[in-house]
Amino acid sequence: MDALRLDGVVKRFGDFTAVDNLSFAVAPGEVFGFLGGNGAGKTTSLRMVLDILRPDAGNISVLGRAPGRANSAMLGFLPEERGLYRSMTALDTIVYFGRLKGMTPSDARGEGKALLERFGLQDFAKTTVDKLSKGMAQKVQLATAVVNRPQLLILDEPFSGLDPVNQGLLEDEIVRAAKGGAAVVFSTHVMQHAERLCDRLLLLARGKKLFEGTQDEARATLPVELHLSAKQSPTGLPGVIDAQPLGEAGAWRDWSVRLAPGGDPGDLLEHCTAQGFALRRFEQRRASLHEVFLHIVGGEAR
Ligand SMILES: Nc1ncnc2c1ncn2[C@@H]1O[C@H](COP(=O)(O)OP(=O)(O)OP(=O)(O)O)[C@@H](O)[C@H]1O
Repeated sequence: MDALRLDGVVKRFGDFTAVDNLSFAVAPGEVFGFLGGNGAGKTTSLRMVLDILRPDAGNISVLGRAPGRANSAMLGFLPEERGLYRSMTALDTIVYFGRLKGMTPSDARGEGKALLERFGLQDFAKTTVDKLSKGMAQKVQLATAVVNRPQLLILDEPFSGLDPVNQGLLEDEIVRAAKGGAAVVFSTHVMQHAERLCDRLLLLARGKKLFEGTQDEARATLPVELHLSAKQSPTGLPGVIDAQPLGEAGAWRDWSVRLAPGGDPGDLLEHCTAQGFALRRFEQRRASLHEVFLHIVGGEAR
């Protein structure tokens, strides 16, 4: 069973369609990146999964059930707009959220203490939230999302405002949840996090899905880029759609070469070897997810 499934989901605000016929599914144990620029419709989609908003059309299934309060024991959610009760202590805050999700007081307390320890906040269990630094409060908020060991963990822009150490801690927590069998869905417009974490990703722009798949599948939408050092021009070799000289002309010259999307550098190398095309460098450049994002979203904008 999918941990999360959307089929043809539509959400309109007046005449404006914020989410347009969106379908995707996330499996247990999978880290799923929900990517898109500002206003793409990420938060609106996640709010529908959490039953904060209702779709105008389509279907949503959360762990096999319709969105609703009944799912809260199995769900973890870190909202984009953070906020905690300022006069509550760190531990009481986590326990409170654990209780809301149906945990017993002693389970919630035990898990809360373990989380504070894991996040390096064991000495701040009795400190009220208003006396914590911003980063500490964000860690407490993260603890409230995972205290019940959710089967589906939804994180809306979880990395924003975190320093690099706490970003690393959050990445560890995401991996830990997925290894424990949870499906993790996180939205972001920062591709580096997605690059390190995602098994699969979805690219959303103006409410529409532009891409869904693995990182390798995403990269395959771009032309393949190679750096060669050759005696002759690679222009005209099979699969080469562009070749630009990089260095000085001489016996050997460096070239930046592009193959059509999906082109196989191995085929080109084999051809060069078979035809005696002299090479002394042949390197494939791996595109960043950021480049993929600009390519796919930019293509749609054009
Ligand atoms: N309650 C609302 N009423 C009217 N329009 C809304 C409402 N909520 C969201 N929108 C609009 O829907 C679009 C999608 O917003 P959403 O917050 O889902 O985007 P997002 O991808 O989360 O963006 P960001 O990364 O900037 O948070 C935006 O154009 C936004 O202005």
